[in-house]
Amino acid sequence: MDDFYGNDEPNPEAGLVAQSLNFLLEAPSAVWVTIALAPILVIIATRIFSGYASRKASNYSDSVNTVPMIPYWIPFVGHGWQFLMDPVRLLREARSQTQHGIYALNLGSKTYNVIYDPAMVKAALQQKESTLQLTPMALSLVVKVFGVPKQALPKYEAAWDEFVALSNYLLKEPHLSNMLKVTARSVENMVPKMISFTDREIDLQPWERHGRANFVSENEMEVDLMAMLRDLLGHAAVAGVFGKSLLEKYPNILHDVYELETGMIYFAMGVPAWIPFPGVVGPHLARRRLWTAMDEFQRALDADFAGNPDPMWGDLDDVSEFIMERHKVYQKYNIEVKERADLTVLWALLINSNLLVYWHLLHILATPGLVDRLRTEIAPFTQVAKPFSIGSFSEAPKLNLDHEGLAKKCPLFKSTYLEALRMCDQPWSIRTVASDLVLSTSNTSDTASSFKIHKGDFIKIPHELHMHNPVYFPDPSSFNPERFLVRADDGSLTTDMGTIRPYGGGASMCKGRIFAESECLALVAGVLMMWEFEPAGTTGWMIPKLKKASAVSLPEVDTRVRIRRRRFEWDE
Ligand code: HEM
Repeated sequence: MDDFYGNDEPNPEAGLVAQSLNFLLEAPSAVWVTIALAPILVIIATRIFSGYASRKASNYSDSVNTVPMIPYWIPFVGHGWQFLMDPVRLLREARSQTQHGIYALNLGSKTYNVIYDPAMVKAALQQKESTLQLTPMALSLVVKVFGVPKQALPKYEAAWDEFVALSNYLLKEPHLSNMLKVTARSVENMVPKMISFTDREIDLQPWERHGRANFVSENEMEVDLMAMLRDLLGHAAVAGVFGKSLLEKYPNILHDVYELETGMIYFAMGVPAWIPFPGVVGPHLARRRLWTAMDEFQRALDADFAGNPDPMWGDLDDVSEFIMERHKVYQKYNIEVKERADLTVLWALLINSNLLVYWHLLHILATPGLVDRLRTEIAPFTQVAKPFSIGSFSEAPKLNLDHEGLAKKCPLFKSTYLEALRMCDQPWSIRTVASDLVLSTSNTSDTASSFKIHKGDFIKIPHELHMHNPVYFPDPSSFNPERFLVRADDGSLTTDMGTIRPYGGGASMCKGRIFAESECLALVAGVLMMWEFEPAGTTGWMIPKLKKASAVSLPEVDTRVRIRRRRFEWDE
């Protein structure tokens, strides 16, 4: 072909490509067969080799053993694809291939030692940060998932201890009670009016709209239970921690957090927005919107701190001390607005508790006779007062919650909360191995062994493997309301969490666990006392399958329910 631009120099690269193509086209069929078979041979060889290594490691002795690697087929990728598709299934199937409480997975050529033996879990969670590190993993997630610029990391490393100390505000008085009081007051205000009984879409409240509410009659509405409860608690919790203005100005942030959550695994793997894989773009767009909202919020706080409050944000006096103190640390270390990480707090606040209230209430409703037993137990701490009325017009009844009483004096209710966590929460604790260590199974077990874990590997503790283990929890797939009830020394009933770890463990154990328990109990108690539920379909109560999320699972399918206001003595 003529060179249009008059460059007649031969192109050596084009020559090479042409020669290679010619070689292939003219190659004898044996070469083609070899090329076609090569990947299959590599896959078979990988499986045989990894299977051999696994069998060798399974010949346990009294001395220190190698952690058995579950055999895999594809080099480098290892179990990565199965992990991406269905991590919980992979972890459970792998457990059924081993009996020693530990096994290894190859995820993208990194070794993850998965531990489920309770003694080894305990020992791993007690290790010092210098042996099993949490901070590098946490900082990497802050960058990859929440989008803090990498260049801000030195500032975070300098301020890290102060941020960690501040997260104790979520556990310590008076800060904890101050946040809980605001959250509980919001629950008291919202729950009695949570259903509008209207057929006008425009008059629906945000949680009804999110729950695709349908008008049935003047006394009955149909709604998606998970979507409605998730939003209700979201409104209350954001008000308690970030104040009211954030949600008023950015009413969509709850949904953006839920959407961000669906892309966690892609963010953690660094999958960019333009990759045409389902479920990648949406979370990226949601994260962008969240950055805008949270940056604006930070600017408003800056203005407030400077004594020059932004009138568009109104009064920020209701922002919790926890957020205000974090803000002081941002300012102290010159962490710019775009580098701040309060999105991590918003995410942690919303992502688990808001789903747990759905599972908790659904299991209560689906267990025959339990609603009445619980209403009797919680009544002294969940009072409903006669509404103010003039003629035929009457306000919603008044709800008064004693969140401390609910948490401390209602053992059956608390036991059902723990059982809902055991069944629907799938939390993981992950650490980087900073120096070689040996972990041992319980020495009371018949198969006691010790295993060497190597520097540079990872440790993953999927707590749900233990929480669903029939040896510790008989009939683990059934909701047993009394599972966590025990008798105290004085004969009274109380609860004991036993060996479940729904909030993870060790240094990174959830700092919001007390806050979460109180807000969840308050919401479920309020809803149980104010409303009657029945399943919308004809098949009765169905418990959906769990869909893996960060900790508390999503349901695979919606739960449509019919809701009516309960009748009280003043209605007769
Ligand atoms: C039922 C509700 C909740 C569950 C099941 C839950 C579960 C968890 C889990 C599994 C972890 C990681 C633990 C580990 O790495 O071992 C965690 C960490 C954390 N959670 Fe929660 N969480 C809940 C509610 C909350 C709430 C309401 C907040 C409030 C903001 C919160 C704040 C945190 C924080 C700050 C951490 C990081 C702790 C650290 O690394 O020091 N959580 N949570």
